[in-house]
Amino acid sequence: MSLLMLDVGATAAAGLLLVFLLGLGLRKTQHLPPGPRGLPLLGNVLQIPRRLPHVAFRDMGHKCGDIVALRVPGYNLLVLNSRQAIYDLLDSRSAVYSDRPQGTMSRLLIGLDGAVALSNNTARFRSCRKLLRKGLGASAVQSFIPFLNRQSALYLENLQSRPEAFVEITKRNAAAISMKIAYGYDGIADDEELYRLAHQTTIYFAETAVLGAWPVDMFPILRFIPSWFPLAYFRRYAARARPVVVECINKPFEETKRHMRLGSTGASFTSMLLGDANGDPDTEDYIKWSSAAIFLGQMDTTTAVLSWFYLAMALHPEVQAKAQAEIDQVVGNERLPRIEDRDSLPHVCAVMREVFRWHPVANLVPHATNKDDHYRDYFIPAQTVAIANVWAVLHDENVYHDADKFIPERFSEEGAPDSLEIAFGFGRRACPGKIVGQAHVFASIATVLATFNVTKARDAQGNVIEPEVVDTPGAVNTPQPFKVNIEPRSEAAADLIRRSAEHSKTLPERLEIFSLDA
Ligand code: HEM
Repeated sequence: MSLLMLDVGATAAAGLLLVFLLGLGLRKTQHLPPGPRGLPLLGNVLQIPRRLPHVAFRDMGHKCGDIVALRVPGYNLLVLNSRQAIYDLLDSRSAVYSDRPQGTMSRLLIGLDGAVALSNNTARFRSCRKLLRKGLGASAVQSFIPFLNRQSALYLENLQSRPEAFVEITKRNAAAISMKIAYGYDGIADDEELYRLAHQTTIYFAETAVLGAWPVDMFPILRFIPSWFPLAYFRRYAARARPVVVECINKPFEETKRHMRLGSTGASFTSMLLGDANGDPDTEDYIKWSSAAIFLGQMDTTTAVLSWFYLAMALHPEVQAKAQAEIDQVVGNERLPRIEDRDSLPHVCAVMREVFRWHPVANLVPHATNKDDHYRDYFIPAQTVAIANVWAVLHDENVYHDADKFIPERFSEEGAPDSLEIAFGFGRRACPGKIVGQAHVFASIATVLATFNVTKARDAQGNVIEPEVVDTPGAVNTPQPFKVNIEPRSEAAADLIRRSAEHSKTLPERLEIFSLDA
């Protein structure tokens, strides 16, 4: 009996020990990655600055390791500061890490509820991505390269006539390209109403899609407070933004449909896909939002990259002169560089890679998990927002020495890892406009270098105005406004611009720019 009792007691003790050990083991595997200690309720929210959060995240990584867990009201955050961690999670486990943080401000209040870039990885999202693959894949882009080349000449002509408005002209050019691809629409650069709608919508998108900027994203219940309430500034902002956003998404789409009924539309992403949709309302809705994804994705990003390019050229005349010498030698001065020249212009390509690295347009790229996961003995709960710190990877001194300096030779001569492999995102969410975006940016950089000198501006007394290099907070990182001087390199260059622009205008108005990928 006593033996039995002992046995029973020993078994119970062993059982308890097992449970305890299992508990320990479980708790060990349930450990979140390390991170700075936060406050009750507010978590780490006060440790994330609005200005340069990517730098603060990188610095946290220096203390905690390359993955850092943070808590802010409404979200568990996991910051990924190394290429390896980003690759292991966002690329290799893309099926788990391809949702998005669900912002109340951008999706519910502003009217971007159907936006591809903000959707979770749902069946609807995958249908939209399939359409975007067809319209922006390698052979589709190949089919509208002639249009992009033609557009470059018009861009230079506009730049020559109003050089002080270089950012606006760059954005109007991006609008023209994206509206042409999306809707076959010619002339948006001169259509004030549509340009204003698209321009405003990209601003609303960039301001509201940024994580943590709006209290209503952290406390969604706030969306029910009335707009007259003193702290309800976000409701008043949304009341202004929503009608603009809704009109911008619907108007060009409905116009394309109307033109199709009249038989007066050219080939475009929307018209070609609508032709196959047979009036199915779901498919039409996917096409509408995928078309919007093209101009929402293209206008701001390409304008931001090119703004950083102008700033870099004004600050580094020696880099500019070297790239110009390459163009003079390879292309000559009788024609403009074309996208097809890309492989023959390695230094110009290195300048482009360095622009994308120096100040990435998307410093922080947020994905979210759709289920619990484990990584390196850490537990990562479902709905964690996993943020790729693109800036930290592209400014890792072990990989890119003197990372804050502008040194294109790191790519053309030293074999540094290609910034273009990082700057366009990861896994299933990687940028669908990567090929056309690079072609557009390359064409702009190469043709501007071929024909203009970009230098620091001077004030009325002739003193040099030193441009400041300052990031702008928001989902798209563009430089704070700065002045530069943009002048044709020579009379021959000015003449080349005039001749090329004239020639572009003689090309048929409706280039058959489009064929879809298989
Ligand atoms: C040239 C500059 C560009 C840069 C640096 C850039 C960068 C990015 C990045 C980092 C992402 C997020 C990827 C991720 O979550 O992992 C993204 C998404 C996206 N980009 Fe781009 N992009 C550029 C141009 C374009 C262009 C030209 C288009 C369209 C024609 C475009 C359309 C989109 C869309 C629709 C998404 C959302 C994809 C999704 O959420 O699944 N982008 N881009």
